[in-house]
Amino acid sequence: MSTNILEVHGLKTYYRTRLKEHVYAVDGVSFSLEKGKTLGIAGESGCGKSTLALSLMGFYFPPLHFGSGSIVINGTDIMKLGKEQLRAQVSGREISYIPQAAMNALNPTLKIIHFIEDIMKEHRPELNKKQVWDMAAERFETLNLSPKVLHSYPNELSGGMKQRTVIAISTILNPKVLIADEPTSALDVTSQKAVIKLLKSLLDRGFIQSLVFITHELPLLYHVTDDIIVMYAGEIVERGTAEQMIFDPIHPYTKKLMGSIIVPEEGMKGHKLAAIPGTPPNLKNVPEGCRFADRCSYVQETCRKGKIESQTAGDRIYRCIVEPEVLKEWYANEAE
Ligand SMILES: Nc1ncnc2c1ncn2[C@@H]1O[C@H](COP(=O)(O)OP(=O)(O)OP(=O)(O)O)[C@@H](O)[C@H]1O
Repeated sequence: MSTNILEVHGLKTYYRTRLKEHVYAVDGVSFSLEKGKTLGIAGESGCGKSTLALSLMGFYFPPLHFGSGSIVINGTDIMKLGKEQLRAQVSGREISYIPQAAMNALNPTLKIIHFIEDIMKEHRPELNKKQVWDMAAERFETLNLSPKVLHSYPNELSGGMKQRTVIAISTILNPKVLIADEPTSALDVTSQKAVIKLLKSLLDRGFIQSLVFITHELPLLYHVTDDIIVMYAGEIVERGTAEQMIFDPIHPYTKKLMGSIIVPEEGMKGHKLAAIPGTPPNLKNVPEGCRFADRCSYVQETCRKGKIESQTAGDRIYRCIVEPEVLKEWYANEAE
């Protein structure tokens, strides 16, 4: 039996702009996530990472539209559910999403406990106020967060504490999958570590079963996730283990993204990525052939012809017409 908690097949979603143009932000994405595993999603700004997260939640509100494909969470294809079923049974229970800058979106007039009360009113109406308060206090204590926080207003908390609180609130229903979108950006190094520790603790204690961590801070993924997916222009261009992706990339885009990271631990801390010359293509009108061709140092004439399909090499997936051995030879020659 499959131990996949999440299976995504051929997912296509797009934005329809006011001028009725389509932006193909997620364009045929397929991947799976096993129970107990953590997956990082990396890529430059605008590659479709956040749109993929919204799409996985079934958050299709204009201008975002579902095109085609399937999203199976714990055996259920959520695209076959009605909006009401999705909201009541899936969102927050099966899969939970912490958007970018969520901590700044907390209503400043509500104490933290009230956010939890609201969730419980909807999903666990059988619990009375005292039971909710006791349950919230126990959860916060277990996660090394002071239960006093529950009776604070968001603005009374530091940035790091606010972010950890948002994570604790978002996982109060023990969702099977947690998607955290840039959960550590805009935090100092100590707070980043505390957030990562909290995410690991949620996994270790079984409050969540799998984690999807979206970030452009690639060094972070090495410490947090088992596998990494790299997205470029709405497509997955490579998938491998964190170790493989960082130290032995196949796709020239991954290579460029990971290129500046040479050694783990000390050398990776605070490392800034060198910008890749050029910009990703316009997703309203993607070019034929490889979408990275215009920025690739190894581009061949054939790269610009026809659709570039995903290839497999052992347990890895990459989207490039050049053989991995050839690419690696080129990379090695370049390094000399
Ligand atoms: N509301 C919207 N309407 C139209 N296009 C949009 C909208 N939101 C995002 N897009 C476009 O969709 C594409 C993917 O954007 P998305 O935010 O998913 O990328 P990302 O990789 O998450 O980047 P970032 O880290 O900056 O959020 C981009 O071309 C972006 O301009």
